[in-house]
Amino acid sequence: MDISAVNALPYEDFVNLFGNVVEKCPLVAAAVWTKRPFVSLSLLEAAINEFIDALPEAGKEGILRCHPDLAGRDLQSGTLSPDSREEQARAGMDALSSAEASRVARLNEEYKQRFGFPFVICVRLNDKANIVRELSERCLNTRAAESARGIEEVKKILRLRLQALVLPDAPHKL
Ligand SMILES: NC(=O)N[C@H]1NC(=O)NC1=O
Repeated sequence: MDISAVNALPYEDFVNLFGNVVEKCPLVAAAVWTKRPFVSLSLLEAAINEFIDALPEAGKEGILRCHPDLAGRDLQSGTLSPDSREEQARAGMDALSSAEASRVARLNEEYKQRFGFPFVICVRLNDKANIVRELSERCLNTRAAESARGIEEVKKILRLRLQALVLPDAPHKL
């Protein structure tokens, strides 16, 4: 799909296509549709990032709260978004040993208790060992640092999801 085809999409189709590049936040795609035409995919990505950056802190934390826990209840009950399911499976988060699963569940809870939003990391760019180490280390950060870090990870996730939608045959890189 080239950028002129993206620019020609009516907003309903645009939101259907890009509504989950930011997990469970179709509002973001609906908002940036008015910024068309985009000269390139990178400028569509930049418009999304700009929209996120302009949100107040509560809005940024709201975006983080729309993310499912890694290896959490949604994965077990099969209610993850297709994007998230594929990403979590690729990193092996759907095949943890019972010891790993209970460690991750404990750390996810500790993280949420401390910060009031879930741990978010771009799982496509990390392996399982990395994810668990980051989860345990990032529990020690401040809330402000973690909110900023979570949003950086959201931007990596959305970049890879955009590339997969618009350039499905190209190698995806950050
Ligand atoms: N909690 C969290 O990081 N979730 C995610 N990360 C990712 O790459 N896809 C997700 O759904």
